Amino acid sequence: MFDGLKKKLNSFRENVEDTAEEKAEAQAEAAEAAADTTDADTETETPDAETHDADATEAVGGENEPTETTADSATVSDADDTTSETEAETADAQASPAPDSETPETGDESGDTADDSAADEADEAASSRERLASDAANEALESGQKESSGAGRLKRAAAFATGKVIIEEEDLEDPLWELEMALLESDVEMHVAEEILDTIREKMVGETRRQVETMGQLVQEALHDALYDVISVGQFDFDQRIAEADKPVTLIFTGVNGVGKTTSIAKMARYFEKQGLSVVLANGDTYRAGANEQIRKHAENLDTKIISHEQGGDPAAVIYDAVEYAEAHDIDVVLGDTAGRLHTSNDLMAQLEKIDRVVEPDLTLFVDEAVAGQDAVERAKQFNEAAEIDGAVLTKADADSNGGAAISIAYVTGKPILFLGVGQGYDDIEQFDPERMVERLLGEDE
Ligand SMILES: Nc1nc2c(ncn2[C@@H]2O[C@H](COP(=O)(O)OP(=O)(O)OP(=O)(O)O)[C@@H](O)[C@H]2O)c(=O)[nH]1
Repeated sequence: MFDGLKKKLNSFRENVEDTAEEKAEAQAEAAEAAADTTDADTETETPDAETHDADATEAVGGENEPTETTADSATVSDADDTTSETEAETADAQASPAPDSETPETGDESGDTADDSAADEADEAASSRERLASDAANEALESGQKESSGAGRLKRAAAFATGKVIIEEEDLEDPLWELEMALLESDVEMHVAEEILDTIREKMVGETRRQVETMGQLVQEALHDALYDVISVGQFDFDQRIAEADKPVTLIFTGVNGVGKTTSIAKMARYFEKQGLSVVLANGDTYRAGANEQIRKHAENLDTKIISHEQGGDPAAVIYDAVEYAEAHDIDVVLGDTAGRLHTSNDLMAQLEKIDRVVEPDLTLFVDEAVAGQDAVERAKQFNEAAEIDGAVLTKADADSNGGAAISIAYVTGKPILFLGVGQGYDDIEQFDPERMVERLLGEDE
């Protein structure tokens, strides 16, 4: 179910991760370049080794007070890191014992000692660069320095070294374009697609995320929230609404021909009877020859009472009679079918308005097939405008690889999808759960 769109959403996530990866690598190179430049500067500024060691010795508790480090005389470059790096290195030297002047000879007299101290020095330099990045990064990230200045370059380079990646609008441009195409190809209505993209931008641009919290997780969160926001429009607790309504509760089902209205009514009869609620069916489809026969067959299979009139009769009168029967026999729920109608057919639309006026149903449910995609969305909008619907039942979701209608209908009509038809059997119906739908689309339910 919805596998087509699921694949496309997954590739969006991969695109953004790849973009972030490339960006992180670029930041790493920038960080290395910044550090190398600093090393080169430090070498030209620093006095010869003895003085350096002497300074270092003093600094770690030798006879004299620590002297001013040479770093103070270094040229301050646009990336403040030069000074702060040398300071960091000097400070670092102060913080750790200078090689062989402090550390007593231990064990092996071989040349290894000299190699070891060279390796230690290299490690020290590398770790002080990282410390530099983390101090400067945090300072730059906290101060929110602009990207354009030299310090901005520091911010990006340093941000990488602290494991942070900053998302900018241009990083998302291509992946979001791909996502927009994917959504439209999956029959997501255009305005709904735009809303999803806007939400993702809002949630991602400017975000800094530690790399350990992978980019994929960031995208997952943004996609999850964007999809949930549009899918969950108007949701209410259906079972609670039925439980709290005065009995008999009257539900009318409307929609075009062949989408699965009659089958859905039969499934709902089974759904309510499983909850211990008694049901009577009303065949308001007095328009189509064979409609009586079809719904009567379902009533027999379900052992449920049905009220019907001759073909060509007044649908409002049939449903009204069913309500009267339910009141007289203390029945909980009336399920009224109506003629499959094209949303462009005015007289059939007028009939719906009459049923509304005469019967005053508790809920009018629009039925359409998920596989109809944009057509289902457009029809839902038109039916809602003709005779207000309270919710939708999307049938044949088991056959729908896109999910575009399931994502769009609620946002376009402002009314929730309440049930999904997931097969031809009477039990093949499930309450529509926006959270579960999003998990299905993002593959989180596997
Ligand atoms: N796979 C699948 N088939 C379904 C589902 N719901 C209905 N169908 C099938 O769709 C076809 C049409 O269903 P109906 O209930 O007759 O449709 P209808 O809207 O009542 O059609 P009219 O009575 O002509 O208005 C039937 O073959 C159903 O078995 C579903 O959720 N999944």
